Amino acid sequence: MQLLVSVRSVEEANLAGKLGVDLLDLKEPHLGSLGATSPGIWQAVVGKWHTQTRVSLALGELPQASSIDQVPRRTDSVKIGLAGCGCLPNWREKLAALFDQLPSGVQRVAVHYADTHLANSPPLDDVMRVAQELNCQTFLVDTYDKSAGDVFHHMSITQLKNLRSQLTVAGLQFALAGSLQSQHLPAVAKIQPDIVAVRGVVCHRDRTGEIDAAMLQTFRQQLKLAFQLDRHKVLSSS
Ligand SMILES: O=C[C@H](O)COP(=O)(O)O
Repeated sequence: MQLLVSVRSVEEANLAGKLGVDLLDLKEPHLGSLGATSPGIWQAVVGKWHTQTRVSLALGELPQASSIDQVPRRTDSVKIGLAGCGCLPNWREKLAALFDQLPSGVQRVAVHYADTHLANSPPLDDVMRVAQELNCQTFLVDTYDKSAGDVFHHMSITQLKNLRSQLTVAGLQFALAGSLQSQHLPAVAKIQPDIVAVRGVVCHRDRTGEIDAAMLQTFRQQLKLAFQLDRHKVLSSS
């Protein structure tokens, strides 16, 4: 299990990078769930951190995404949201065209919004099919409207566990996000995503606030412990 932390600036990237998170995810929380930061920030953070940790970029929502030509070569992966694509007949082609413009070696992340109805995004099965057709390496489940409840408000543990199994069969990594808090960790450990992705829980006030080093360290320890406890339970019941 890896920990991804969304950062909005060079300063936040330096803080989270020094604390040794597995993935730095560049994202501007004031611009929505997958709001893009500026290409200048991409260059600075990828340039500084790509040898020590993986750096992913959020590029906004597909109907508006544009600045893909400035994605740095050493970027680990990019994600493009599908809000507004529920009634867009050619979203698969648009997404494919953008992915095809990425520098070689940059991985593709498919995004499913758990609050599909609020995002007006395509249904899970369609995103799953397209993720495989477009050779995505990772499948992210996140929430679009951060004011409308966490991921468990929209999908059950059983649904997420089933998705885990489907993704394993499809050979896709599973990244789970959506206002995850410490109290969700036993459920998260049951689901066993490959990547646990957060921002709000490690920020002062809410996800638009500043990342706090102590909150980040505490959450990382709690996450590790939750996965250890779950493993222990599984072993002792077998
Ligand atoms: O990719 C991860 C998201 O930025 C998670 O943010 P959140 O924990 O505030 O929902």
